Amino acid sequence: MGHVSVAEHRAAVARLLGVGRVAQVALDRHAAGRRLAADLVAADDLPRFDNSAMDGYAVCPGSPDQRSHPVVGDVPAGSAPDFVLAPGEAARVMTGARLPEGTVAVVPVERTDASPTGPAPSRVTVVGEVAAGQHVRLRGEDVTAGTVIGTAGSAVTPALIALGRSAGCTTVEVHLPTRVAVVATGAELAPPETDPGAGGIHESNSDMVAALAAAAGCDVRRVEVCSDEPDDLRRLLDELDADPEVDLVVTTGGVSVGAYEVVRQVCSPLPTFDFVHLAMQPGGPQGLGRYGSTPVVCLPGTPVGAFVAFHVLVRPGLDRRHGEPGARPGHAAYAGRTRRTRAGRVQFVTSVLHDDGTVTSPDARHLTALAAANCLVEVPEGIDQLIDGDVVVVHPV
Ligand SMILES: Nc1nc2c(c(=O)[nH]1)N[C@H]1C(S)=C(S)[C@@H](COP(=O)(O)OP(=O)(O)OC[C@H]3O[C@@H](n4cnc5c(N)ncnc54)[C@H](O)[C@@H]3O)O[C@H]1N2
Ligand code: MOO
Repeated sequence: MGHVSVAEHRAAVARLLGVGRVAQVALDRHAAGRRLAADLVAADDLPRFDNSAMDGYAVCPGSPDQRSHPVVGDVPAGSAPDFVLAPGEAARVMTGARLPEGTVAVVPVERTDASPTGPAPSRVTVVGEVAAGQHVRLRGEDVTAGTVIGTAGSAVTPALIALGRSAGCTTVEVHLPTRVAVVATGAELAPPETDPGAGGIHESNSDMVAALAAAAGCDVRRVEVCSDEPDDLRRLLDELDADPEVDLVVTTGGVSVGAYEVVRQVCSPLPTFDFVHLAMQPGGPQGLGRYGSTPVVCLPGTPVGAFVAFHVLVRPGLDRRHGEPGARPGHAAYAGRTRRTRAGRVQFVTSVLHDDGTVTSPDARHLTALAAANCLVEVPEGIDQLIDGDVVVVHPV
């Protein structure tokens, strides 16, 4: 067991997780939330052609004060005009319709004597001034083909889907989700709908960690509850290591110094594993290594400890593996009331960040506090008291 800082262990987890797979996928709703593994380049001009921003009339005035025009064509959206506007002429156009060559401006139908509905009239009279270029969307004014519209590392957002698709892109190269198996260990764990008996407890870590992994962009493939029998855990880990569709195993429980610490018993003899007690609370006892070729991160069994450890130690490595370019910064807030903390270890206190920028922390060891929390307050190692109004760093959860 070595003396390892939170930052060192977080970096070790990130190294273990390494770089994930990338693939070319359809640019559609299923790509949302992934990060680009390569720049996204516009395939087409946007707009693709000069078009109308209004339902109205494309005009090509013969003289600046011309008001009345013969209507030489009618262009609904989706059609391509097969005529050219000569000076003096007009054509009826709908919003988004391709403008005939020769168009100088578009006049909204409300600014003419024409009816908005029914067949196009043979002549149209314009009311008021017409400025050259008004209500014309020019080809490529938004983006031109060949322009980078999303840089590697940025997220595929709903807006990027709109931009990319509008610019003719059909696929994107993205980082793929890490395929995760979660294994909760402990003889006392009763899965849902089973009787915990006199000494057992309702099992909760497996689905909590699975949900945390899913929220981090992972594809959760297996969720298992395993006994404290070393052979059971070995059998399960052998199976997961043999599965080419499992990139990472996250275990909970069995890592401290008791007599039945199954994860430690099975994994610590392997030369690829390291078990440490970080100067961090909660979530101090940690392990990591490779079982066969599969990365395994071992979190402590206490649900609050496992939650905090996932956020503080595992999530950053997953974010990096999924292509996020930098670490997420913490935010500054004000401690809401005086509170004693434990010097000598970094504390991550499950807390509530309020609209006024203050944070409060109910009894942070309890799951009710975790369920109410929207952030973790990071209290550095040397601090044993937070005074009302102290500036603290908070990490949203
Ligand atoms: N003598 C020492 N004892 C302990 C130390 C220590 O340094 N010396 N460290 C404590 C700390 S801190 C933690 S955290 C825990 C970590 O223990 P384990 O990872 O071995 O976890 P377990 O013993 O299996 O369980 C701890 C606790 O959490 C409950 N638990 C476990 N798994 C689940 C689950 N899947 N769902 C719900 N609840 C779960 C379990 O019943 C225990 O109450 O060790 C301390 N002890
Ligand atoms: O590190 Mo443990 O999670 O504080 O109880």
